[in-house]
Amino acid sequence: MTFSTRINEAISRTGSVTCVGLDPRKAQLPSPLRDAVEGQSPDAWAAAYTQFCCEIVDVVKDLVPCVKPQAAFFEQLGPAGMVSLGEVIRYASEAGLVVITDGKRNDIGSTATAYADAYLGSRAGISAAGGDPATASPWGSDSLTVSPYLGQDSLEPFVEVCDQRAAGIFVLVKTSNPGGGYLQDLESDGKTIYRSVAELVTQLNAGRLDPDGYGPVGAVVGATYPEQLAELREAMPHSVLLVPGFGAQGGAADDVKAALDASGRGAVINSSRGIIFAHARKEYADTFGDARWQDAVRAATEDMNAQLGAVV
Ligand SMILES: O=c1ccn([C@@H]2O[C@H](COP(=O)(O)O)[C@@H](O)[C@H]2O)c(=O)[nH]1
Repeated sequence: MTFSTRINEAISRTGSVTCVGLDPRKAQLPSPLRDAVEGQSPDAWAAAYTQFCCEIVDVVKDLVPCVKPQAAFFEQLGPAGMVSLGEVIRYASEAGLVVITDGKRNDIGSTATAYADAYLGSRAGISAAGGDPATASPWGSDSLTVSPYLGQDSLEPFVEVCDQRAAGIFVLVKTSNPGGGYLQDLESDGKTIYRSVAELVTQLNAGRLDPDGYGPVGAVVGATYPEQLAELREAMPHSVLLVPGFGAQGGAADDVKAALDASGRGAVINSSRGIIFAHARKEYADTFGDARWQDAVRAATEDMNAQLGAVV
């Protein structure tokens, strides 16, 4: 089954478009986990990150279609962190969640192929699951975020690996940060750069559409720019959209409504801090606090599902 079909089916199965971002941060881990490793080695912190993220997976696996591990927080711990990232991806995948690794990778074409080989597709062949080691992915992600700024020839190797391994990519089109417009909003040949990137995304999906009309090349568009989100939904009708910026960055349900297609699919809305550190949010802290952080994660996920459900 192709990546786009898998993610849209997962949305239908869970009745949710929420993507839970797995962004472990030392200072914000719930105290039972943090206190146990404070002052210890990166290996100890990596074990805490693995436990934290895997417990989140246990809590949300029936509530949402996908999770998005943020590679940066794992890389921050060095090699032990990257082992943890691999364990978290595998655990989430085995729990039935679609995994979007947020690595924002890319390079010249030949090097881009190495990134694609590393991150995209099934682990079968490396794990006990059988398969061909030559086409297995050590990280085993369903999809990866990638930068478009090296041009079309840097994206094509990712798309080829997507074809071979039924994987997907999310190209950065209009990011959620306040400074993203510095380059993305510039105009060239009478159109914005983000619009040109959107056209390239649509071009890359040509000839690769699933029965619902979606292709393997998705796009990142921030919840913090609702007008551009509506414009880009129209400009990229064949792309699953990954929409970060909900919650902690200010995006709300009304802002992201335009990302979804007529069947309420075709996009996932990410929240990381707002869900995984819900134990510290005032709405949940009194009821759950650090001791019941898993219940806070569940409550925040259900609340986000309800908020999005009300506008879909
Ligand atoms: O445009 C972008 C692209 C990626 N991100 C990433 O999404 C999450 C958002 O985390 P919150 O805690 O919900 O703000 C994080 O991993 C970012 O690196 C983004 O925010 N915007």
